[in-house]
Amino acid sequence: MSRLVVVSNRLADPRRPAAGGLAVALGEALNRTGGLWFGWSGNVNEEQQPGEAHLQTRQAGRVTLATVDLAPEDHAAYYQGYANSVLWPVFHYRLDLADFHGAYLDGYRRVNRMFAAKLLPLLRDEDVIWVHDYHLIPLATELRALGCRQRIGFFLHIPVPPPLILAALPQHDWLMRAFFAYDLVGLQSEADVAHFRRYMLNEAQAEDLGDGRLAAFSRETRVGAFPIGIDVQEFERLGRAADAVQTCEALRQEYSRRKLLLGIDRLDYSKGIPQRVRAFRELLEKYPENRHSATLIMIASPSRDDVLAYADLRQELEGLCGGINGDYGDLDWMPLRYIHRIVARRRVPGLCRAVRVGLVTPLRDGMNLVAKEYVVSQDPQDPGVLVLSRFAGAAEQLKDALLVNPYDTEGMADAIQTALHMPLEERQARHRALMETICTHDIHWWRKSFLDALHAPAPEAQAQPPAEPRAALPTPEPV
Ligand SMILES: O=P(O)(O)OC[C@H]1O[C@H](O[C@H]2O[C@H](CO)[C@@H](O)[C@H](O)[C@H]2O)[C@H](O)[C@@H](O)[C@@H]1O
Ligand SMILES: O=c1ccn([C@@H]2O[C@H](COP(=O)(O)OP(=O)(O)O)[C@@H](O)[C@H]2O)c(=O)[nH]1
Repeated sequence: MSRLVVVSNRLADPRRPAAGGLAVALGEALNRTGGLWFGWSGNVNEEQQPGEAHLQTRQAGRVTLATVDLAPEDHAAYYQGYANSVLWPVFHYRLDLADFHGAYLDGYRRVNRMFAAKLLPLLRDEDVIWVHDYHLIPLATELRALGCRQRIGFFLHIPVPPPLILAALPQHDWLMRAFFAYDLVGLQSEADVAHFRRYMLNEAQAEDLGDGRLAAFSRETRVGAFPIGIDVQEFERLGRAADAVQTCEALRQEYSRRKLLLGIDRLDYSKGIPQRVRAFRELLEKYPENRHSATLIMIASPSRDDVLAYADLRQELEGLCGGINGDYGDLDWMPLRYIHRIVARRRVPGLCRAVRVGLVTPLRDGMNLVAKEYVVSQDPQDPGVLVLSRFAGAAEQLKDALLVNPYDTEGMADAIQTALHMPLEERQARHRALMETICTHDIHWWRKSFLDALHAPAPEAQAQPPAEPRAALPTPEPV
């Protein structure tokens, strides 16, 4: 039987809860199959030179964790730089926030090459390799250049923007060509697949072989939508445990006279947090009956603090929250509770269950697991309502949520008002329909459907030669 090798920038001990959707999801997926999980340890090692690292391995149940620290220069250029100041904003449609700095790309290539060199000696012939996310797009190219012939799949957790936005990326042809070193490319939604295909056909002159297969650069790859899910049973179990129950009861007691609304996000400009606060302000203005009765709890957990756009966002948000509390708050009621800390995962289900309205309103999001967690946390007899941005990947699946446009402040205020006053029967019906989708397309379905597709042989006529060791991609011109 083949062994599963997962590679991602962020990883966590799969037996322990972690914040951040990717680490949570991969931990849960690997818990089931066992295997090897390779990635960054999360540590920046002052002693280390750029492009160098020492491999550390340890066992976590059935999963072997193999990690490397990053040198400070690599952390700055690869993680904070190319990954989070170039690829993250561009793939979230925010060209205005991208910082196209030449040294970032050098660091990105250097770390991908180092990952490949450290991973290769750990691989066995029968392994199947599954690489995750935008930090590691060129990893398969680097592995193939070192002689790796195993099947390699790639899953992108963030959205794919339309071709003309991608084409604004100075090295877009170099980056997008790297996808062809994979046997399968998984994306979160059909919209992402459509953008990816259009880019490859129009900008890379790829040939469409049908059935999701594309040919270019003398190779073939397959692309498909594999929307990521959550581990429903595990999350329900977490919801029944003491921490979650206590969290829920404490909140209900403290706010017994209020209707609660909740947002839980990393403090990221893609999550539409200021737009949400403005919509809540509009709700209080347009529907004054909610004053003294509605309270919005906003968890905005720290994320990527050293990237400038994130620091700017924090300042903007704190101004907005202070403004709304100053203008509308009273001695016995504050409209908004803003918390800039990570909430322990074991408390998330209790928090979600205590509130009447879950606000998941990103401007763009690959999927958004909080949307699914909110639904699963609800009491089916008296469920809360999910207000969901149509621009989250999750919206393609969760059509029974109240879908909103986060740029439309008044429209969002109206939807929140509808959610706050939705009759029980409608809440129950929507919750039932959402649960069905979430349970059918859970984390295990996601893992299995991706890996089944990766294992499926290419049709005979189109079968590509086993990946020969090849030269790595030409180094792109510095910008
Ligand atoms: O690792 P960080 O820089 O701390 O960021 C946390 C993760 O954020 C992103 O998550 C994405 O993956 C989720 C699961 O598929 C998805 O629901 C969400 O929409 C995405 O934003 C990022 O893509 C991960 O690599 C990060 O680890
Ligand atoms: O303070 C927090 C904030 C988030 N999360 C978890 O982190 C994940 C966030 O994943 P999502 O896909 O919503 O967004 P991402 O942060 O990965 O972009 C979810 O499982 C949340 O429950 C958490 O445990 N504590």
